[in-house]
Amino acid sequence: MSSSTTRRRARTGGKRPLSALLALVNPVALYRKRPNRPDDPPPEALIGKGVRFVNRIYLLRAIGLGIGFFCVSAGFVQNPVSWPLWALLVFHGFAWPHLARHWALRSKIPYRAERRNLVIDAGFGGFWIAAMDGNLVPSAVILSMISMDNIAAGGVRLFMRGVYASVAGFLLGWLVLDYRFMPQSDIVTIVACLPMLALYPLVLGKSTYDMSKKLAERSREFEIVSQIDGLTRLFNRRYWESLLIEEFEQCRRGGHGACLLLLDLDHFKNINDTHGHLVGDEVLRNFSQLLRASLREDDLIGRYGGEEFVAILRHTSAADALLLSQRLVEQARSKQSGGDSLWGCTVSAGLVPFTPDMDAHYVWLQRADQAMYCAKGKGRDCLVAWDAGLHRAHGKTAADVQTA
Ligand SMILES: Nc1nc2c(ncn2[C@@H]2O[C@H](COP(=O)(O)OP(=O)(O)OP(=O)(O)O)[C@@H](O)[C@H]2O)c(=O)[nH]1
Repeated sequence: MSSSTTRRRARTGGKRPLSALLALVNPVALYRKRPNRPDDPPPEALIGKGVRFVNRIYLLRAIGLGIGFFCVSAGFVQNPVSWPLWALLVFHGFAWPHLARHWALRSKIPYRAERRNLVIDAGFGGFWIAAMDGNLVPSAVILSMISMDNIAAGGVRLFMRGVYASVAGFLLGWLVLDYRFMPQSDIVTIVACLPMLALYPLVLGKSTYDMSKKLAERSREFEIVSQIDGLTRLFNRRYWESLLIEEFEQCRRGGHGACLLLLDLDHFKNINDTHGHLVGDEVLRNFSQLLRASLREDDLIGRYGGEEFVAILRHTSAADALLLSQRLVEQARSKQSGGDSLWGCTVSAGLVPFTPDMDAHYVWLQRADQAMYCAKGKGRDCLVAWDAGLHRAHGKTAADVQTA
């Protein structure tokens, strides 16, 4: 199957384009409950969903039907109707929006109930067109408002359901109301439709804009949550690794130099065991704060695992990185009292400058790991800078820097 066919099928929920089109024009398929897909949420997760949607539509419906009342009234004045129709129009214009909201909010799944209400709106629209004997201007205004609402709230599927509901409403009106086709609109009717034409698209447009703004904010929040470690507010491992890959590629293309620093808190388990996990968490937060304060904004700091931290020191030479990392190990050692205390924890660190002989980003990480474990082997609380000797001897004859 070609990639464009696969993309098209993905858009149409796995159906062939023709069957997707047929499903949209087939009223039975439109109104039948869609079979569950494997990635659908479980039914109980939908309970109570859509309250904000209901409230948004309530406002639109109250304004739209309130103004629409005058539009249809003008049609009724032009082609007079009996009082029960007037009563129904008053009910629909001023009582139905509140009833519809109440009904939707009391349903198990308010979102679904509101979509049903929108279809009922479309049915009413078709009925009013028949009741006005097809008076052209208000009929066109009603149809276009219903279409706008339904496509904005539920896409093509809801729009098509609305079309069928409008046709059904029209046929019902035709059958029960002695329908005569009288499409001419007089000037009073046209003027009465102007507020609807001018105001309603503005209200709907503003509401859609507000919603898309909220969605953009939400998606930004989700993006942040997927990148940040909840406890330390540093980059989480998955996201940090993607940054490492980018940095590695840039260094390989000869963009700039960078160093990788891996830091591990020493005997951190003892903190948890002696003082409890809350103090352990505080130590992790305090150490993250120290990293943030000591490194530059440009550096990419992440929490790699439980008490393991990583930093990509960007645009930094090996000599500068060495000085900076030494200072960090010393700072950690000195923070043993006060509000930002590490509660007796020291740090073992491994430092690896980028070198072009590395085949992949994980080689960089492996070397940092080797250097850090070499620091642990040397008694902890120190920094080891990786070199080829360290690789050969697995940490026994390293050209290391011990700051303890
Ligand atoms: N409080 C707290 N503890 C954590 C968290 N993540 C991991 N840990 C703990 O960190 C401890 C790490 O223990 P080890 O891997 O033995 O390391 P260590 O005690 O620092 O020993 P060395 O690294 O050899 O110096 C484990 O007890 C984990 O349960 C966390 O988010 N909060």
